Formats: sequence, structure tokens, C-alpha cells
Amino acid sequence: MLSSCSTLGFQGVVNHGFEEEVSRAVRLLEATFATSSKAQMNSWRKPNLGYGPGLQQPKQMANEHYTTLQGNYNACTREDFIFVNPDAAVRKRDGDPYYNNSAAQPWCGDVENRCPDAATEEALTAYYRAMETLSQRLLALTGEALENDPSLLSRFSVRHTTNAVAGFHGASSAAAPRAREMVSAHSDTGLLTLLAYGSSGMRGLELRDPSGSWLHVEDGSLPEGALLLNVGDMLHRLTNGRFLSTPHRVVERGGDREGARKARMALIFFFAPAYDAQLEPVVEEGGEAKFDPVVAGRLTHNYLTAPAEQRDAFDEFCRKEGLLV
Ligand SMILES: O=C(O)CCC(=O)C(=O)O
Ligand SMILES: [Fe+2]
Repeated sequence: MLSSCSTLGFQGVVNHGFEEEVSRAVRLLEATFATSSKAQMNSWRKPNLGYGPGLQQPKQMANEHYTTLQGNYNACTREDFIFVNPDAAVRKRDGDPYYNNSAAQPWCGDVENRCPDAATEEALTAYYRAMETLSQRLLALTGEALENDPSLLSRFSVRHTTNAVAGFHGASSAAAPRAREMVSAHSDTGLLTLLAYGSSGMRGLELRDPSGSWLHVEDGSLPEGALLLNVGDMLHRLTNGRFLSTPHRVVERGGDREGARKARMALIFFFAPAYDAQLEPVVEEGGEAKFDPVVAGRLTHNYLTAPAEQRDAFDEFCRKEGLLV
């Protein structure tokens, strides 16, 4: 883990024990995208305000130039289905102040999941819990790798604000004449990201290695059932730059021989801490901090795409609480 996260920032996760939960969620979502009308998809859509942009239509991202450490998402031509922590809605209804804080709109404004049917909701809940457990284990491994202390980073999984996103690029019968960017170069904003792919695999994903060249990921790069892990900006900061938050993008490089492009789906777990968690780098012995402390919420997708008044309210909350921004 130490070597792959500090040289490329991407690695496969094999034998994680959640193969069933992952493949069930992937199969159901892939079928949903393939068989549902746009009107149906929109009925399960989360509003633009609240939990992320929801189903993105081409050009919808035009005003969303939001920056990550390594790029931005100014192009993202996929449809998304977003699923949030199933506990959040329950806790919010029960009056938990963390979820009812008016400064927490970008994360907790809309925490009710909307699913196509009960089977999908059940599968996504199982998938979410599985990835939550796996992320916590990976965080413990990171603590062990850094300071021989599995609990070093465990506080960052408390009341986390993880979005699980199914990103779907529809099939096309026309051959793409030249390379077409489907998700522009960016790094992920959270701690770590776990990706599972649908039946078309991970082809199209490209990673920029530290020498600056783009590596094209081919199908078959990972064993059956493996997940792809990539380090996000927050873990990059927390490890004082030791773990790399590597720029990556999705590019279509022409269809197959007949010119058709198959649909492509990635099911992505963007593991991110509580909005009010303070991130401070763990500095190696004899080293110097390369990053200032910052409140986690400021770096998340939810904050970066929220309306200005919501961002102001959160910044004001941070000032009052003495959180660093
Ligand atoms: O679809 C993929 O392979 C990667 C998508 C991605 O990088 C992202 O959504 O952050
Ligand atoms: Fe990404």
C-alpha cells in the first residue's frame, strides 16, 4: 500500500470480502440506467442544491468550474445517480444537531435517498455499508503504514459525508471521430475513492504518472471482483504529500470496429470525513508540514458546487467554531 500510494496513488484492492455486495449494486444500477426513460431517471433525481449535481446532462457542468488539487471537473458528460449515507436521514429526523445545522446545507440539506425500487435501495444500502467498512480498514492500514498506529486517522471516518455515485456514459451508435474527453483531468477531493466497474470495464480511465505521461488503463488490469482505490486530496494532505492524489480523466478513444460505443458505468465511493473535521498533516520524523490545517468541508465536492450563500453560511460557522479555512 505504501509503495503504490506513494508512487502512483492508485492500486487494486483484492480479496476484500465484499464482492457480492459490489456486484449486486453494480448489476442493478446498470440495468436501471439501461432500461429507464429520462423521465423516470429524473423522478429519482436529487435536486441540484443539496447533494451534488445529480444526473448531469452535457453542458450542465459549464458553470461548475470547481478546482481540485490537480485539475477540475469542467467536463463531465455522464449521468449520475447519487446515494448518500442511509443513516443521515434517520439522524436528521431524530434531531441530531450535526445534521440539522443550517450551515451544513451542502452536506445535509437533502439526505433522503431516492431509489428506483426497494431491491435497489436494499442493494445500495448493503453496498454503502460494505464500502464504509472497507474504507475504515484502509484508513487503519494507512495509519499503520505511516506511524504504526491503526487508530491514527480513525476519527476521520466519524459522521463521514461520503457520496456513492454511479456514473453512466450511455452507448452510442456513431463512431467518435477522435478522442473525446468524458471526465476532465482532476484529482478526487476526499480521503480515498473506491471504484467498481460495470460490464464494459474500466477502459477509458487514464492516470497521469509522476513523469507527466498519461497511462491508459486497459480492461483486465484488475482481477475479477477487485476494486480500484485512488488517493484523494485530503489523504494527500493528511500524509503530508506522501500519498499521491494523482490526476486522472476518462477519455473515449473511438468506438470498436463497427463504430459503436458500449455504455460504461463506474460505481464510485468517494470517502470523505465529517464537514467539520480539521485536517492537519501527519509529518514524518524530521520533516516539515507541507500543508496548512484546513476544515474538511471546504475541500469537498458538496461545498465547491454549493451556491454562494450556502458557502458563506458554512464559512461563518467555521469562524464561530474556530475551524481553520
Ligand atoms: O469513471 C471513471 O473511471 C473515473 C471517474 C472519476 O474519476 C470520478 O468520478 O472522480
Ligand atoms: Fe476521480
